[in-house]
Amino acid sequence: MVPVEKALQLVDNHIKQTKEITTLSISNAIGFVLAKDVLSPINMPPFRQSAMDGYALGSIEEKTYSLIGEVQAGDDKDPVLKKGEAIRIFTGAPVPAEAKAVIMQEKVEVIDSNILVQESPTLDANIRPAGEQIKEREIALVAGTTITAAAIGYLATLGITDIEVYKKPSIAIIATGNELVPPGQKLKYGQIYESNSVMLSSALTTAGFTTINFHKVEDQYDATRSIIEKAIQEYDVVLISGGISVGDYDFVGKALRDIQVEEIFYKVKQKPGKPLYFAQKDNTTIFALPGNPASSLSCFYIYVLPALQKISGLQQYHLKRSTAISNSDYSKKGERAEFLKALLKDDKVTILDGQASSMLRSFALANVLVYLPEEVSKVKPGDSIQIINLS
Ligand SMILES: Nc1nc2c(c(=O)[nH]1)N[C@H]1C(S)=C(S)[C@@H](COP(=O)(O)OP(=O)(O)OC[C@H]3O[C@@H](n4cnc5c(N)ncnc54)[C@H](O)[C@@H]3O)O[C@H]1N2
Ligand code: MOO
Repeated sequence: MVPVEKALQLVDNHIKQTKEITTLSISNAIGFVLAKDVLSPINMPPFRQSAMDGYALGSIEEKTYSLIGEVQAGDDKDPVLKKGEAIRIFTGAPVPAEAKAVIMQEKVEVIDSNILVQESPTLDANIRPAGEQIKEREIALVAGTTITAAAIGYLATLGITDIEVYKKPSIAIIATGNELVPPGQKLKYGQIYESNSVMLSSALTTAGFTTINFHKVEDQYDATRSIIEKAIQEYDVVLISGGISVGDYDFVGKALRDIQVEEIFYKVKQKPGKPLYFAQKDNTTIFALPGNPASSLSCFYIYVLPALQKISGLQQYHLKRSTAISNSDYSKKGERAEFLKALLKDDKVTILDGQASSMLRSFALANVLVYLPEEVSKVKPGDSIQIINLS
């Protein structure tokens, strides 16, 4: 059994960022990572722009200006403004080349076709210079940037429609177990509903991974081996749920060994999630997750998600670790490190009831996992404890 920190390190050491690049429309690029610097094709703003609704002035020293026209946002006029002259102008409209400042309409008095200015504006007041935010050919976003909604908006302001990003991995989920039936059917004696595949795929889509395929296999060696072998050939990442422990019908480990994957570790000194198996073959990464639902999901958040994010080029892919003050009393039953479903509120964390690895109720209510390393055996209210953020 490898210790938790060693297992994390092994995953990190073996996972490499993809080299595959694809071009995406910005509207489909949220969560992807830029593979190349993006240069601005234009000055932004593209022209001198008024930042206020008011008046563009031909000079700034006068008290009275005669109004000679108007420029609206979207107009392509460039009226000539002389000393003592002004035009009506609006936010976003192009400011005439000779204008010395724009004054807010609240600061002037309009009398017939003249305006009276109480206080002289400073030179270039309320004028956004062309290229103030970025100039043509300058780098708008550097390679390695994660595309957020703000980044998409920014690229759109520059007129950019497509960007080059790192490809995200394709993922297969294989659920093993004779006892599993899809929700919606009536359960026969001995059966339970299959929940891991919909849970894992939902966790994947929340994190922006959408190329997911499902397979279900009975506890039978040949079928298990052939479905895993095919998935390894076809997908970048294979997630297997169940069948990885030591029972007579747990065929996943044997199948993986017979397929001759490179086993990097099997079994981590942690609860839940002890029988986690991590391997690679050719360019495919394989995680065999324990079948118990809470074990599967814990291993997903702790090991699988950071690995997928690293493959996709994310720079901030490590576990989101921090500390919080415990509201709870808790004693460990064994020596393994534990990950406990917990609720963080106002910097205080409450360890929830129902921590068995077969149970998901506490996980459904949790927003963090409390991490108790091997050497921590008890927690008391007021203790500072490690947490892993799940959002
Ligand atoms: N003798 C030992 N027995 C077990 C050990 C051990 O060290 N020695 N480890 C236990 C631990 S810890 C875990 S975790 C489980 C892991 O077992 P498997 O990965 O082989 O998973 P299964 O046996 O297939 O299933 C376990 C449990 O989870 C339910 N299950 C499985 N898949 C799904 C699914 N897709 N949706 C919902 N529920 C699922 C399954 O019915 C079982 O109840 O092994 C312990 N045993
Ligand atoms: O590792 Mo198992 O997940 O303790 O039940």
